[in-house]
Amino acid sequence: MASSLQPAAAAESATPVTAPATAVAPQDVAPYDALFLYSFGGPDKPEDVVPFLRNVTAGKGIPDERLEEVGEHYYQFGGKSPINEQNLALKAALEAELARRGLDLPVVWGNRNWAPYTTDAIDELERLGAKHAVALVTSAYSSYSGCRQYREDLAVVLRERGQLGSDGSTGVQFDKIRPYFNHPGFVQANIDAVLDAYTALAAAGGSGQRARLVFVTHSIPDTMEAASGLWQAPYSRQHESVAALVTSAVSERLGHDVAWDLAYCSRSGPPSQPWLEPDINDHLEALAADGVRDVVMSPIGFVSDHMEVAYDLDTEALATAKELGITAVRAGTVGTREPFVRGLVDLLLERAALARGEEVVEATVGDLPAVPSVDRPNCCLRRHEEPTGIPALCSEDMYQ
Ligand SMILES: CC1=C(CCC(=O)O)c2cc3nc(cc4[nH]c(cc5[nH]c(cc1n2)c(C)c5CCC(=O)O)c(CCC(=O)O)c4C)C(CCC(=O)O)=C3C
Ligand SMILES: [Fe+2]
Repeated sequence: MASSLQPAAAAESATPVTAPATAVAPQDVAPYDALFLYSFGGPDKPEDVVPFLRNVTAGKGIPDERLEEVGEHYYQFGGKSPINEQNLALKAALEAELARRGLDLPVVWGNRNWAPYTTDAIDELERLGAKHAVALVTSAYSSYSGCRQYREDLAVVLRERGQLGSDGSTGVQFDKIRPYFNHPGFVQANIDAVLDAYTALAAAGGSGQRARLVFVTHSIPDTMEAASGLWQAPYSRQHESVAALVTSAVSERLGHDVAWDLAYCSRSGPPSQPWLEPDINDHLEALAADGVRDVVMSPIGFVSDHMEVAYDLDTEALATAKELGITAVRAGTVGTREPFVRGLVDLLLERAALARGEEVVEATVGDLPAVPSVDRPNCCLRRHEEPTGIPALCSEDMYQ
């Protein structure tokens, strides 16, 4: 088990992180006339914190104590999440990459939980005269929180605007880029970030090159895990696939087998409800008990250093490591790293070719196939086998 204290077996051979040779890179954005960068959102100032948390948690049964605690995380950072600036940086990087390739496509940014909201983004798409946008969500894996909730929120907002027809939409039409955890660009950017972290640890002295590699992602309830990735492999398994690829490339570069684990952060919900484990703090404790002294934490579950990273990992988990006498370094997220941004534009072109009905070899690395761009009905529900009747765009059931 990847999450046990036993080092996971290194992958048989290092898979080269490049697109398959047969993949012909299409260079056409048609039928799309806009790229919709769709994210979570976060507060910009202290007065935003409580209204933001209300938006995030509406109807989700998160205990009040947890909300107060999470509010404190934001106040410790001046009431401002780094996420909005990070999304603006990603938007600028995407615009630069599109321009570099001579692709003419406006990028519009919007969030589920804070301004600019979904409806603001649709207003802007309409102002630009967009008819068919492709959505890129800032989440690499399948799950309700990282996939379906974006598609539901988009459908609900379109319905509120009187623009949701039986074919999905009567206003701007939306497609979505597939979850990209196993795209070569995302994996390569994570490999680069982890290698940088090993270099930083070695510079700090000690036995850094031998550090344990601990991958971290957002915990989700077991029922959400069971409903995720129905096409082939659930949320946790998708992370294990990325972890094995990153570990294999890092082991090859360092010249020895690196041991890895997968741990989880940012659990919420009542204690009675099972969520994915082990928690990163508990896991560090177990590692310390096992004699581990050096750790590289790689947050493969997140695409930027937003609050879950800044607080749950950099503040809390690094403090836990210090108390335990572990020297720990947190690797960067993919952020605006070049292989990641280039990969996102490749994914956009791949999605456009699919929308045009062309034969496409989807670029993937590792042991899992590409997630379908049009989701299966009821995929990534909030709770396994509990359809809510809320429509979700970009799934087969919307187009029946
Ligand atoms: C899988 C996943 C991702 C990764 C994929 C992705 O990146 O999308 C993610 C990202 C994020 N989560 C974020 C913030 C929050 N998530 C919460 C609550 C929850 N997250 C969940 C899951 C995920 N969340 C779940 C199952 C809940 C319980 C409620 C529910 O069942 O939906 C809460 C409520 C309080 C709390 O419970 O912690 C907050 C404030 C921010 C913004 C950070 C910033 O402001 O910089 C980001 C990027
Ligand atoms: Fe979250």
